[in-house]
Amino acid sequence: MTAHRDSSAVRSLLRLAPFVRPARGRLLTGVAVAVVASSMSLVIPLVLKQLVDGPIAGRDPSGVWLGGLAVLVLGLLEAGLFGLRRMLLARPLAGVEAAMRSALYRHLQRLPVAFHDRWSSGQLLSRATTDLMLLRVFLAFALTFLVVNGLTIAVGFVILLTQRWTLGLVLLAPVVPLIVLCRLFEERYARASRTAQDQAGDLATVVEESVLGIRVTKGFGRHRAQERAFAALSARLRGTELRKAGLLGTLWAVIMILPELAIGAALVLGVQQVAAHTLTPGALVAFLSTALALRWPVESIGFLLALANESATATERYFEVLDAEAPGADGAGAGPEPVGTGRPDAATAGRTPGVGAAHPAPGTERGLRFERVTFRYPDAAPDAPPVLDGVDLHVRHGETMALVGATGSGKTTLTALIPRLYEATGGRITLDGQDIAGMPRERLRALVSMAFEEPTLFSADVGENVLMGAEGAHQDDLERALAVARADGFVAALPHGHRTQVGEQGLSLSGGQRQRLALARAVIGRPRFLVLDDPLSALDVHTEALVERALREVLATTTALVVAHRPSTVLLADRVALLSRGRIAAVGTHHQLLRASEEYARLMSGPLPARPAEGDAPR
Ligand SMILES: Nc1ncnc2c1ncn2[C@@H]1O[C@H](COP(=O)(O)OP(=O)(O)OP(=O)(O)O)[C@@H](O)[C@H]1O
Repeated sequence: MTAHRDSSAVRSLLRLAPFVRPARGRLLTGVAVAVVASSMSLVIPLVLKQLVDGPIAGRDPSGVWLGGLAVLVLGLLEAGLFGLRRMLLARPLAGVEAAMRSALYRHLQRLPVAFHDRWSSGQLLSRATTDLMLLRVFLAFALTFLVVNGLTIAVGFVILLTQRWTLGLVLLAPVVPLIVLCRLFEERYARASRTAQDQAGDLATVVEESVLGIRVTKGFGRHRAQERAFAALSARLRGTELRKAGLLGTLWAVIMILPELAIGAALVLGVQQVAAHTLTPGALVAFLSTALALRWPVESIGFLLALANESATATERYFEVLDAEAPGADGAGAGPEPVGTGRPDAATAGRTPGVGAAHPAPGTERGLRFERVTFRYPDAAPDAPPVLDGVDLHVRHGETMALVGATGSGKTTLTALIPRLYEATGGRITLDGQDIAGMPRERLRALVSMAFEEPTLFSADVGENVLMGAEGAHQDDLERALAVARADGFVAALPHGHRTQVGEQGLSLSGGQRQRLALARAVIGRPRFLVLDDPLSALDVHTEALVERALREVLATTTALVVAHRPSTVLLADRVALLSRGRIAAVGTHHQLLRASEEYARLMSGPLPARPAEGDAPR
């Protein structure tokens, strides 16, 4: 178990090599400089020996001064070299940390939504911050000193043994028990540090959730309960940290006591040898000075090992995220794939066999088409029925289709399959006849635009938030999109117009205002296909009517699928599809479905009266 842990810790740390490569020149120079600096501490005792046996024994003051000067120069050189090592390493290792952080962030952006469903944000946050900081400290400090101190100890013992092998052996006696102890310690410490780092991630999640959910917490007077939950997690982490400190304390105590005892024994033996004139006082001083110079390298091994272990854990945690890439899971982000030359294996894996044969009749391929699409969430219970179970739907070119269904029927899930936020587990989805599974990401993004039910704004200004909806959009596109979403009025009234900061660190906007900005973001690129998840839900009746009118203009130029809960939204559409039990149960005009489907009529018996004449009129 210990051997396995050792090798796996080393294997984990070796995975840092590609990131460290750009800094390896400086790192090696830094280690070399530290080795030279450290060897100064071993040369000083040799100078002391000459000093004691020469000028001091011979009562030669000028010789003492000279010796003293030599010791001073050596000391200054040691300090200067250690300073140089820091200067050499600081910049490139900060670069390594930054590169690792960027790689993690880039990867997080590309990982499929299913991954983010599974991982808590605190766990990701702690990997991107605490773990990477630990790794920088390891590379800058622990790695160098493990090498340097290991070398110093080896060279020091060679010097001790050549000076006086009998006394040297006395000092070597604690080595075997120390090695056994270090191995035992490593195993336990590694376990504790993994637990502590995971618990720190959980704690970060709680903090993040309570900051984001502060309104709910206050609104429901839950702050005491939140505090208790936080205190419990915090106490757990404290307990683990104390266990780590206890382990380190025990190791440190033994690592300090054993060599001290050995030095004491060597001193007694050495004094006896000096009294018996078999050893000169200078040789004893040199021997003991060398032994004392080795104290720090030996003592440091304990916490250097602890740091190395924590860093191995941090590396494991970092690569758990970086290695996470289900094949084709983010097909839309899985890199460039040729258009129209068939689907890559990864993207087609798990698809319903034989679906390819069921091609639509010629002439009906344009528009958005679902063919026997099935979907099951990766983390759903194995015996749970699939959310979508053979969806067949054709949104004709230029048509607006409303998607209606009971809450939890899978409407949002269905829309999320179009931009491939999730991969369909069976069947296929085509845009103008082209299977989205074989489409390069850029093309899919250019064709399809989305506005989600939860309008998310980033910490940026209003304009930037809208412009991120399309590559290369300009100022006039922004103005048009804001006008279409009927957002131009309230944006102009903001303190700095569309340059007003919004999002977490900016001005708070109302739900309806956010929804209109999300809509502007969806339409700014004039997409061929528009997918809107209940885009009018947060608007008051007056604004809803305004946005509706604007939406009609947009919808007239695209092929759209609009999730609708209310008759007013349904009336924007040419036809309506009813999603029920994982399938499209009925398709028709609003009026037809009201008559034909009891479920639809029930769903639509909302507060707003239907306006059949307008809803049924073909555009
Ligand atoms: N990330 C997820 N992992 C597992 N199951 C999920 C996930 N998201 C949704 N579900 C489940 O899938 C089903 C469909 O959810 P979906 O959000 O698509 O429904 P909906 O029709 O859009 O509902 P609503 O009208 O309330 O917005 C629900 O049973 C839901 O619990």
